[in-house]
Amino acid sequence: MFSLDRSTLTEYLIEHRRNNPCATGEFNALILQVAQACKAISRAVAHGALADVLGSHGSANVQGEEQKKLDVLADEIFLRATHWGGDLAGMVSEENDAPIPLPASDQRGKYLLAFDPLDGSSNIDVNVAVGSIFSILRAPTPGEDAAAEDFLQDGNRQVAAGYAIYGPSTMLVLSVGSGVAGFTLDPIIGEFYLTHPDIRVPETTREFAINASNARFWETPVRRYVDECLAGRTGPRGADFNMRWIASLVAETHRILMRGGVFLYPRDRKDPAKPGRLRLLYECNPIGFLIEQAGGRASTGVRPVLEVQPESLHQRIGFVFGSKEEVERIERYHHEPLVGGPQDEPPLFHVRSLFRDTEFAQ
Ligand SMILES: O=P(O)(O)OC[C@H]1O[C@](O)(COP(=O)(O)O)[C@@H](O)[C@@H]1O
Ligand SMILES: [Mg+2]
Ligand SMILES: [Mg+2]
Repeated sequence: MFSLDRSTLTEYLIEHRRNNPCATGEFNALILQVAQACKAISRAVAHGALADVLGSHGSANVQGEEQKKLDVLADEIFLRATHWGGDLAGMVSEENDAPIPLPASDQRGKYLLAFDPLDGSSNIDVNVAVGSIFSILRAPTPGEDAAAEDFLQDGNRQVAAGYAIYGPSTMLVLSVGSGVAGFTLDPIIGEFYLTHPDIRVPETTREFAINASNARFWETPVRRYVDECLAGRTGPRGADFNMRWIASLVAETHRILMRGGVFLYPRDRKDPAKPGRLRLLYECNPIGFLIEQAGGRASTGVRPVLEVQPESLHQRIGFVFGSKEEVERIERYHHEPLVGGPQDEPPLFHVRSLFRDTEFAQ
């Protein structure tokens, strides 16, 4: 009805390819396969209980987390949509321990795909927006099966990244390295149409997002930042702040891309085995790429997240992103001496501690 006046995702990609005379079309084919997977997942999400896709699958993923039926289904859909085209040399998913084997008969391509097939799983059963996240890298040895180490590339080396959000409408938000564009799915025609051509994150904001139930595990710079926001116009910021927490990274990212804001899932002391909640390859790098491409800032809390050299496929890390001024302020707090004096932090977290100098120096 309204859709036909707009560019389709395919037309957008063809236009992009015109600017890259060496492009063979493999990249566009891969993006369209990912978009196809997102359409299929969108359909499953929309049918919910009618398609018997709610609830637990009764299994755990590689990280010991309970898998929902939709986690498993979305993983299979991604795999089936993308593995046969010959454009990939390898793929990894949040739900799988090691790189997923590609069909023996197919040729190997020049790209690597990393994805979180269903993000925000805890929201599925309560009918709140969920999403899928993907990251595309170049294969170091095109034409050959990729090894796990091949995926350990810093986020600045991503060729493209994006997410689909399954909300009141389904959208695909994509960066192929020249800004960020948003496409809305017309579910009847089955096509993504360009509806948000040049998404920019507003530089300033008065809205923050953090899971406050972790407050007792936060480090001082994060506590300071949140306390100052909560103090509102009577505090050092001199302005009232609003707070949101959806527990779906894709939905939080979408809000920040649309109207600004800052998101924090910082590293904390909750579980020493998990330095941060979110996963570098499947969540932080692709979202970080989109945010930076949209003029925002993406950080570990201390330094740009896209500069971090990954050490393992399922590595977790602190993640702070959104409106530039706020993220820079949070980074500054991490670099300043402790406000409340050394008694404020256990020794492990002192500015000059071993902890800061190693992992936190990231
Ligand atoms: O439950 P918490 O601690 O608030 O964590 C919420 C975070 O966990 C996630 O749901 C993790 O993603 P998965 O659903 O893919 O495991 C993020 O989307 C979200 O930001
Ligand atoms: Mg996720
Ligand atoms: Mg997931």
